[in-house]
Amino acid sequence: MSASPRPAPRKLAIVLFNLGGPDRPEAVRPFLENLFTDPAILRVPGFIRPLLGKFIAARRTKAASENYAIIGGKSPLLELTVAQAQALEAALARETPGGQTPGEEVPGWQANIRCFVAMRYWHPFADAAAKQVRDWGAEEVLLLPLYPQYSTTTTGSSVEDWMAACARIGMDLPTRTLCCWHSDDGFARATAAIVRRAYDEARAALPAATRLRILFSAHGLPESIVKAGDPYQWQVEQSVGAIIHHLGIEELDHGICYQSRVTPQKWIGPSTEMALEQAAKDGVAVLVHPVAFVSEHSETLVELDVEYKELAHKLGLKGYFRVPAQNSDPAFIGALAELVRRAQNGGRTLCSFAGARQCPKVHGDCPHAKAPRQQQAAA
Ligand SMILES: C=CC1=C(C)c2cc3[nH]c(cc4nc(cc5[nH]c(cc1n2)c(C)c5CCC(=O)O)C(CCC(=O)O)=C4C)c(C)c3C=C
Ligand SMILES: [Fe+2]
Ligand SMILES: [Fe+2]
Repeated sequence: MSASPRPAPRKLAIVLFNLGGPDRPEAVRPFLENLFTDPAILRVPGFIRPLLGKFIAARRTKAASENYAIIGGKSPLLELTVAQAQALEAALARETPGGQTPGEEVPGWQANIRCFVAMRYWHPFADAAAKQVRDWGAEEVLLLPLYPQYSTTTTGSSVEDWMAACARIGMDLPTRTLCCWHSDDGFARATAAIVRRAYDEARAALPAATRLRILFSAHGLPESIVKAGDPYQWQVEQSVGAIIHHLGIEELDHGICYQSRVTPQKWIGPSTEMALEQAAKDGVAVLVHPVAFVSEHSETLVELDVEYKELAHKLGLKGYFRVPAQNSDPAFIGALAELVRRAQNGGRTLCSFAGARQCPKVHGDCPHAKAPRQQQAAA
């Protein structure tokens, strides 16, 4: 007796989120205005925000424009994210769908998954992406923020923005979010392989007696946001632990630091500048890994490759090297595909939640998002 054919899986739209960046010099200011008027970024009473946000954006425009000018007057983030979306779609098309027995054909599988891109502060915005998802005829949605670590300022803000865009066009599809993949084994393994290649190259370029320190440099956050319960810093530390675990380097010299401070408030530290100063004092060379970014953009190509490199030179560091971001590295894309597959199988390693802002506080089903102190209290 032959088994009746399985129905084709429902049409799944995967929406990749990232921050977005200006696509031409004139876009720098409106991009910054979008960023600084986001309530997740500028936490002041609503009536002040539009004015204050525009004021901060205006003041930041010159410095930001100079940075973007170094990389051709625009951010490469959109092209790189579209390439990631295409690579993920291709990787998923090659994979067997969840629950399928080996050799079983599920009709229409490849046509049933499509990746879309929604940026938070510049085109393509969530509204445009939501319309594409609707016009394609999606039956369910999986949100995939390209931020391994959850922050209310990034993932939280993008998810809220997405939900608002869906409400505006009256789209109400079953939606889940891959919200905390900071120490996912596939992600950590793929990242460690990239770090290891850069480490071996740096080692080969240095005299044997020179110590090499890996600096895991993450985008910073105002301290007040972390104190208000944002799990980002804790998740960055978890990522570093997971990557080190897969690096397989004995007696590894390493540190965590935070870059890209853009407002006068106190930000979490140590800053990457301070970590470089310390490295100079300790007489070590450094290999910088941008641990919270999975694509190249202004903060890697300018801040790390130009500004901190110059600072390292000025400080007389014994060497300054940088690990490239994952971009469309096949192992990294494979790790994302595996996250999607597990989500499709109802895996509990992922978070699915309706609210956006406070992932670990609000929804109890994120197994790795609780800070150690909260875990102890819950035990
Ligand atoms: C881990 C990811 C990010 C966090 C957390 C984050 C928080 C955060 N950012 C700003 C202000 C700016 N960020 C800018 C650029 C930028 N930020 C991220 C990621 C995170 N931000 C990315 C990927 C980019 C690059 C965009 C690109 O080049 O395409 C900028 C603009 C550039 C500049 O002026 O230097 C600003 C401003 C704040 C205030 C914040 C947390 C409160
Ligand atoms: Fe930022
Ligand atoms: Fe979560």
